[in-house]
Amino acid sequence: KKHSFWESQPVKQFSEEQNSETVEEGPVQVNQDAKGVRETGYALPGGYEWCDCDISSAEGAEEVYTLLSENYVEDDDNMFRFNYSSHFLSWALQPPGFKPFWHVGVRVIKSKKLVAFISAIPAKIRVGKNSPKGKDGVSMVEINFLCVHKKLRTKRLAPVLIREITRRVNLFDIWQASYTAGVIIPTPLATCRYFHRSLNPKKLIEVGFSKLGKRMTLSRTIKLHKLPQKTSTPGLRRMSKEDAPQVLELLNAYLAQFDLACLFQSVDEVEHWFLPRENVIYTYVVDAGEGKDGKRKITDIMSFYSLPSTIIGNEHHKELRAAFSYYNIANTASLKSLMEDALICARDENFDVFNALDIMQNAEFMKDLKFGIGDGHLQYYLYNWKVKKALTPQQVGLVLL
Ligand SMILES: CCCCCCCCCCCCCC(=O)CSCCNC(=O)CCNC(=O)[C@H](O)C(C)(C)COP(=O)(O)OP(=O)(O)OC[C@H]1O[C@@H](n2cnc3c(N)ncnc32)[C@H](O)[C@@H]1OP(=O)(O)O
Ligand SMILES: CCOC(=O)c1cnc2ccc(OC)cc2c1SCCC#N
Repeated sequence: KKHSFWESQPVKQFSEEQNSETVEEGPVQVNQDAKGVRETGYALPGGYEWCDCDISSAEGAEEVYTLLSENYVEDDDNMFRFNYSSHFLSWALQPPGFKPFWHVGVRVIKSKKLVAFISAIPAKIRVGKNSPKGKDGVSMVEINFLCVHKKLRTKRLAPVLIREITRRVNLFDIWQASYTAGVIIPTPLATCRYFHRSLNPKKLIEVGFSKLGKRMTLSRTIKLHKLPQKTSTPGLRRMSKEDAPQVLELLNAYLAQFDLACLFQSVDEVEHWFLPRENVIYTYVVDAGEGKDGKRKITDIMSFYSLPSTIIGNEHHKELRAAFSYYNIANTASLKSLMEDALICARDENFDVFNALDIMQNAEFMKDLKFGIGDGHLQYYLYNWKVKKALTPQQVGLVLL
């Protein structure tokens, strides 16, 4: 079997036809019951043990940081390796409703060294704008940061980690998950592309990521990518706590148009996911001034997160500072001018590059704002949920970190 693990899982198989009217949208396995779930962890190879990683402590977050910093995702040319910061991991893994029981680690029993990790966080995900089942959102988990130490690869440890996190989630009567990956496994819900907007072309050229265009000098390339000194959207400012109720409303109204999106369920959730955190999440709102009720009127939102990467084996540059587009809603300004302001804010925060997927309405501004297409794809997946038809990137309204 080509995918011996994934062919055993409740996911749409490659062999199953697409777009058929007969495909019933919804769970692949039904009527499951938390009482029937294994109460003990899956067997690990001798000498290894399960642990719950305590991300709330500096040491615990640092331990996961180190494992990922040395062993997480690299691009196909091994030029970069994602280097999520420990503060970022602390943010990404501790939203309202998080469980340390879902921050699953594998340790060497003798040395206690952390050698593998996988995580789940709770989320209400809506699949299909009008699908009867998905309308109010399905209680799922988002799976992320699956990592096996380089020295323990290709020993089929990943399926054990995936079965274990599935078990731990099922114990809480949750039967669906969403996840993204660069690899193609049964069966992508949507296939998206990365786009990159250079903010520091000199560094990207020195690193070997970007090449000088034909008949282009370095100074010409720098000039071509130069951005205005100031942002242009009137009323643009950093988000503050008081804005959260309006941001909640803006988000859920905006995301209703997409066939895959999360439902933000509380002001607490919006405060967690959007209030600015240095070197982690940057969120700006357009404050259109005082309304009749004496309150600020928030009309637009723009946000990006910080995900640096180790530059592998370059003697001049150690780290790439990359900003990743998060959620952006343009009501007063055009999306293009709001995103040009995003580039300007990211430049002012000293990022080298601004990355965005071709999801939501992002394809509308890529050309004019001088984004280049990347060579990587990002596949979106659902676990134990079948859809009639795969989604186009424009129908995706979900950003996983
Ligand atoms: C109801 C709740 C449900 C919760 C669970 C939902 C599902 C969540 C699923 C997880 C979502 C994670 C999302 C996420 O974190 C974001 S994607 C980032 C994944 N992490 C990395 O790429 C880090 C660097 N690589 C590694 O650490 C290892 O190569 C990993 C651990 C990736 C695989 O370790 P390995 O030593 O290289 O390989 P074996 O142990 O020998 O295992 C080989 C099997 O693993 C399958 N595989 C490989 N990469 C995968 C990937 N990225 N997703 C899913 N499956 C993946 C592969 O197809 C094969 O199965 P097959 O034979 O059937 O083809
Ligand atoms: C300069 C543009 O490329 C990246 O920002 C970048 C950085 N680090 C990575 C680490 C692992 C990696 O593995 C797929 C890719 C990158 C990429 S390109 C795809 C992500 C985006 N945008």
